[in-house]
Formats: sequence, structure tokens, C-alpha cells
Amino acid sequence: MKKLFRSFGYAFKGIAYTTKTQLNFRIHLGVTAVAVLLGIWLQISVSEWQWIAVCIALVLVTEIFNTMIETLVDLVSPGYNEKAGHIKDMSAGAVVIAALFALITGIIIFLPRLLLLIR
Ligand SMILES: Nc1ncnc2c1ncn2[C@@H]1O[C@H](COP(=O)(O)OP(=O)(O)OP(=O)(O)O)[C@@H](O)[C@H]1O
Repeated sequence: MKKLFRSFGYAFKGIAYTTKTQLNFRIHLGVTAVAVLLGIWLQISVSEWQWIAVCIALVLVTEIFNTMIETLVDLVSPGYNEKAGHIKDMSAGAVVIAALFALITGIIIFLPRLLLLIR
């Protein structure tokens, strides 16, 4: 049990490190807070909450993996290396795909309700 708690401690240390060092991760957390508040305010359905939860997890997880890959690349290849550059670009591409998926899902769920409110 003690070992389990220690593992969680390390995991939270990793999340805290990403939050402290990555502006993009802090922006994603801010957007997450806005999406959750909008969901509560607009009283979205259970299945819509599930889509929002998938988006939040997908974006945060890919951003952590991106940070991890960047850090690893800098560690193993501190100098200029074309492949190192490609690896970082692919990793950043994964975050963009996740963020676009989240943006489109957010528009599908929130926009019709917001338009109804301003009419
Ligand atoms: N070692 C390297 N060799 C070749 N190109 C690199 C190398 N490191 C970075 N690059 C290129 O520069 C880009 C930016 O790299 P950088 O490490 O600054 O990442 P970043 O996306 O700005 O991340 P962050 O700002 O979160 O640290 C990479 O996507 C890649 O195209």
C-alpha cells in the first residue's frame, strides 16, 4: 500500500513538473477549467460530459508525452540532429491533432447552446 502511494507521488511529481515548465500545459489546464465551467453552466448531458472528458484526457496526456519526448531528445541528442528535429516535430504534431479534435468537439457541444442563449 505504501509503495502504491509512493508511485502516485512520483506520478503527481511528473504532472507538477510539466505544469511548472510548460506554458502550453498551463494553457491546456486553463481551457479545461473553461470547458468544465461551460459544461456545468450549459447543463450538458452525460454523454456530452464523456466526450469532454475524453478531450481533456487526450490533450493533457499528449502534452505530457510531448514534453517527455522533448526532454528525452535533449538528453540523448543535445546537439543539432535532423532526426531529433523530426522526432520533436512529430511529437508536436500529435498535440495539434489532439487539440484540434478537442476544439471541434467543443464547438459541436457548446456552440449551438451558446447561440440559443444570445438569440
Ligand atoms: N536537437 C535538435 N536538432 C534539430 N532540430 C531541433 C533540435 N531541437 C529542436 N529542433 C527543432 O526546433 C523545434 C523547436 O524545438 P524546441 O526544443 O524548442 O521545442 P518547442 O516545441 O519550442 O518546445 P518547448 O517550447 O515546449 O520547449 C523542433 O520542433 C525541431 O524542429
